[in-house]
Amino acid sequence: MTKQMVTAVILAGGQGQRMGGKDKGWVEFRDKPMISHVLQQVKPQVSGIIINANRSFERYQSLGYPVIEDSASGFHGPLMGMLTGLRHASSDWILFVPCDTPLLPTDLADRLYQAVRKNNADLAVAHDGERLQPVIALLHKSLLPSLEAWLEEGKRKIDRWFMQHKMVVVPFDDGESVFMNLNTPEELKEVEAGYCVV
Ligand SMILES: Nc1nc2c(ncn2[C@@H]2O[C@H](COP(=O)(O)OP(=O)(O)OP(=O)(O)O)[C@@H](O)[C@H]2O)c(=O)[nH]1
Ligand SMILES: [Mg+2]
Repeated sequence: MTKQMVTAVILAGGQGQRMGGKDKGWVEFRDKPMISHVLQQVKPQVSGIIINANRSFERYQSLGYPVIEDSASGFHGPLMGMLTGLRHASSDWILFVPCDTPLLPTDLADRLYQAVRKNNADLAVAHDGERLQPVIALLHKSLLPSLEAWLEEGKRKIDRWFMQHKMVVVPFDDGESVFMNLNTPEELKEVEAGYCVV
């Protein structure tokens, strides 16, 4: 039921500065690009997938999904990726996930969707028990005009924009690792080393 109503937009449009400027979607984790891990986790949960990127277009296109570039150039942050996703997706609900979280839960869309329905909310945001994960969120398409206005005013703070709407925070007690976010070569090395030992 949930699946038919949700499109996933994978946010891969960042600069990856902490990763030495690398395109994080293509950085390998456990012998596979991180974008492939994200696709593997998310694909069974949704009816469609869109990749939001600002470089490596052909490479992303080779994965077989539409690739969309930020509506405005200049790396305005993840909200610009969300705006772009909301403009392109045709479903009522859009699930946003980053390209650098390879272990996402397989019931992510379902749990966020149940939460918006139950609370009559316009958006649901994941929480890992310690902190909000603002780029892991389910947004209703009707939020587009508000986000357009917000960005036009030059505002960029994601949680501030969320707070203006009917938002539900969804706790995931699956352990921290489901939202494990790899931002630096050191983090990647540490996790890979741990994985080898196990
Ligand atoms: N579309 C889009 N996505 C972005 C932008 N900036 C960050 N993101 C995405 O937002 C998510 C969280 O961002 P970070 O993990 O900080 O990624 P990043 O900005 O590439 O990395 P740093 O440059 O090291 O901060 C990732 O999925 C990024 O791809 C942007 O300007 N446009
Ligand atoms: Mg990150």
